[in-house]
Amino acid sequence: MDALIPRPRAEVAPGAVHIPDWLDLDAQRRLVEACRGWRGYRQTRLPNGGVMSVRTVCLGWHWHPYRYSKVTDDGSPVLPFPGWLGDLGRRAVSDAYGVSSYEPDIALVNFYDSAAKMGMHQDKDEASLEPVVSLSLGDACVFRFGNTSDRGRPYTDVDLRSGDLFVFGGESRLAFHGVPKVLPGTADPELGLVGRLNLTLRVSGLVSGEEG
Ligand SMILES: O=C(O)CCC(=O)C(=O)O
Ligand SMILES: [Fe+2]
Repeated sequence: MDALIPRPRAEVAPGAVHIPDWLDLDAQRRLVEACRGWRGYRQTRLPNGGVMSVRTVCLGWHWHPYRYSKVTDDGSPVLPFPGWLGDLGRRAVSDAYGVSSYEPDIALVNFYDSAAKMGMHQDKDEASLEPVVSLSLGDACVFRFGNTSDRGRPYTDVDLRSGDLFVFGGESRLAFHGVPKVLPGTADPELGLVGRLNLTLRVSGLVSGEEG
């Protein structure tokens, strides 16, 4: 992994934009610190009996497969979605698409240890089709970005590294995607993070009290 070779920005599919090295090391450090401050990372149980290998904490709205609510599984209120994270999301969408009106109200923060993965899925529990903003920290991973019809090919494998931004909206908003593999030991030791963190910012399209 050669940090000295700049990686170009790429439109992986229509509306799916990868901007490498979007966050500098200081901004990554601050985001890792924020992630450490949010408590309650848990492995999510799926209705089919499976348990996700990532550990997740939610901000703004809690994701239960497959709906959002204002309370977590143990009945405690979901953590607030901070204003500064909304500002970061707006800057991301502005850099990806040149549009500055994005108002995210959900963050899913996922921690991956060296063995964790995420199967191919669509982010479709939001009532809004505003873009998803994804920020990666720590170990690199293979991020598989597919098509909108099924989990299979065609897909593109993207090397997501610490500080990278990936935004998917428009025609790609409901594309299947997943993380087949984390690349352990690839994080910059100066970041002080063992493993990988990913934050996805989303727009719920929900009004509190009306959730399902
Ligand atoms: O970890 C990633 O890069 C993707 C996470 C993801 O797809 C999700 O949280 O829905
Ligand atoms: Fe996703």
